[in-house]
Amino acid sequence: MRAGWSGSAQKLDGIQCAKEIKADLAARVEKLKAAGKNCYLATILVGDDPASATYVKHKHEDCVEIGLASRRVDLPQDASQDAVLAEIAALNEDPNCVGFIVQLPLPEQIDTARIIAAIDPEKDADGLHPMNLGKLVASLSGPLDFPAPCTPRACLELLKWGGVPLEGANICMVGNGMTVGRSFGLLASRVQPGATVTTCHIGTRNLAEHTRVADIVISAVGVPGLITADMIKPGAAVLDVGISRVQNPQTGKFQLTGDVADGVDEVAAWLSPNPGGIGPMTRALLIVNVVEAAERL
Ligand SMILES: Nc1nc(=O)c2c([nH]1)NC[C@@H]1CN(c3ccc(C(=O)N[C@@H](CCC(=O)O)C(=O)O)cc3)C=[N+]21
Repeated sequence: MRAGWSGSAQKLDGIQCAKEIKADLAARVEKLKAAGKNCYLATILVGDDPASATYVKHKHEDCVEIGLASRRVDLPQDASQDAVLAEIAALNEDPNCVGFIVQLPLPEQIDTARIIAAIDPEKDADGLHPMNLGKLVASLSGPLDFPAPCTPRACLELLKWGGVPLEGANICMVGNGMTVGRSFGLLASRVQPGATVTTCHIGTRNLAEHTRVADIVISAVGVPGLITADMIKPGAAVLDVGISRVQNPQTGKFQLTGDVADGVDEVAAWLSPNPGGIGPMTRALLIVNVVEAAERL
């Protein structure tokens, strides 16, 4: 997605919305501290993938901004599964650690599902533990009293913040991955009864047939240019969630890009850019999960 757009779509500015969420979190962290709760967020990073290292660095910067203590655990690329499980066990045991994440993807010698399952569900800042995903299936309404997946939460918060009507909306989720697509519908149906969510994926026969009738299209695939203007109903809201790194032909530099092609800004009424949209929101919701966990203690 180009940095600015010529079309009429209103920008769903994830940086601004995240800033407001973080201001609220700072006040809540202040209260936790006043109550004598000495809590921190931890990250476990295995290996030296530059993108993962950047994400983790941003997460700790967010914590500094909010006034929440944080701790980094960095393990080498060839770390064994037992070494990662030992770090998880230590964080599970530490009463001051109120939430943590294991940055994904993990090196191939490590079984991701086993790692996620080893996290104490109450400290699962990503909301991806099978217990929490199970609670998401089982709980139909009311306030969330368990951690829920950050990026789906981020999508709903950004839509609400931008004033996009959700009541009765047709939402087309493009992508069926663990972190976004699979659970979005569950979260959406729970907090917004009345929205109809269709989840499309690699096996969907005619993707445009589904996107074209949607009031809200969320693309979380990681294929640059997948969503083109002709696939969008005029006046729809579009969230660009997928992340790819592409080389700029002019400069040779690698840059981040989403799934949404140029020109969608001329058809959509709302558009979240990428970067600058769901990425910063996901980080903010990660800390929401952690602060909520601390408040429950
Ligand atoms: N356990 C785990 N939890 C995650 O939540 C998780 C993960 N693993 N692995 C990778 C994905 C991806 N993800 C992003 C978060 C923020 C930005 C973000 O803030 N992006 C900025 C740009 C950042 C930059 O310039 O590099 C933006 O969109 O404006 C992007 C991507 C979280 N993930």
